Amino acid sequence: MLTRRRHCGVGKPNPLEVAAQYTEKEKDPPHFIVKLFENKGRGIVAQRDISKGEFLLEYPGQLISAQEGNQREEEESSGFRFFFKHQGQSYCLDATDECAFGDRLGRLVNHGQGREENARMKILDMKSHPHMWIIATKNISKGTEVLYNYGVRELPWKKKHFRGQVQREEEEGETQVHQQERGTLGQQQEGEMQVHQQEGQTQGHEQERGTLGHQQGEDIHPPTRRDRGPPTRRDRGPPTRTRNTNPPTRRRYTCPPTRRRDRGPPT
Ligand SMILES: C[S@@+](CC[C@H](N)C(=O)[O-])C[C@H]1O[C@@H](n2cnc3c(N)ncnc32)[C@H](O)[C@@H]1O
Repeated sequence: MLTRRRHCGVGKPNPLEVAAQYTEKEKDPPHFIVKLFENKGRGIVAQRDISKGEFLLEYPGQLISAQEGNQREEEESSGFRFFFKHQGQSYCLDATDECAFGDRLGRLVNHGQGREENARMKILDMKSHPHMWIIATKNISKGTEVLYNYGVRELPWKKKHFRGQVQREEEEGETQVHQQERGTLGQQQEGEMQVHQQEGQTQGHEQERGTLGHQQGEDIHPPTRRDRGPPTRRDRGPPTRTRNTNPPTRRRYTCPPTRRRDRGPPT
């Protein structure tokens, strides 16, 4: 339960407070849909105009140590593991499990860079655990795909043979990846990042670098064998716009006995 309401301008709720409420309920805001894109599978599209600084979606997942995340990547690369450092600890948010996280849209946001990038990941502490929230870095028009920079140096889908593409776009200089900048929620949010809760605290932090599919470190790691892996079935995604779009045959992970989402500290 939030004890204090803070607003960012007239009529604008504090995005971090909004994010905390959705996180608490483990739900997404309603104004996003899944769309299938050629060459990149499913992606997330805004269904209404969004203002810079708004909370968009939470990147869900099982919070584990980066070491555990790397072990899982070695066993099977999934494209749904987000590695990041926070307060001196290395973590991985593993959103691979479709059964547990398939209805959360934050895991389906695709990579964008340069001008197309319109969101960023932000690490927030809530009840002593870091959460990854996707925040708009510019105004996003209705119908636009939400994109944030994954922060990886080499993008596997740009590689030769990935998805049967013969041409390696990287060689044409199209894969320069900008590292995620440290940032805030946008100028209107500066100084208003703290949201108090009765049972814990939600504290905004300047973003630390995080990467999807790589372990994050002080320097972004060079590509590993798993980066060159072939596309998974999930990468192609089903041709529907509905949530939870994977048909049973596409699931590579069987449901655990319970669907409890493990938000415990890293093992
Ligand atoms: C977190 S998932 C995003 C959702 C994914 N598109 C899907 O259909 O499940 C990350 C994967 O999406 C694909 N992807 C993300 N951004 C992409 C881009 N800009 N171009 C091509 N593929 C992309 C890659 O296969 C990547 O491993």
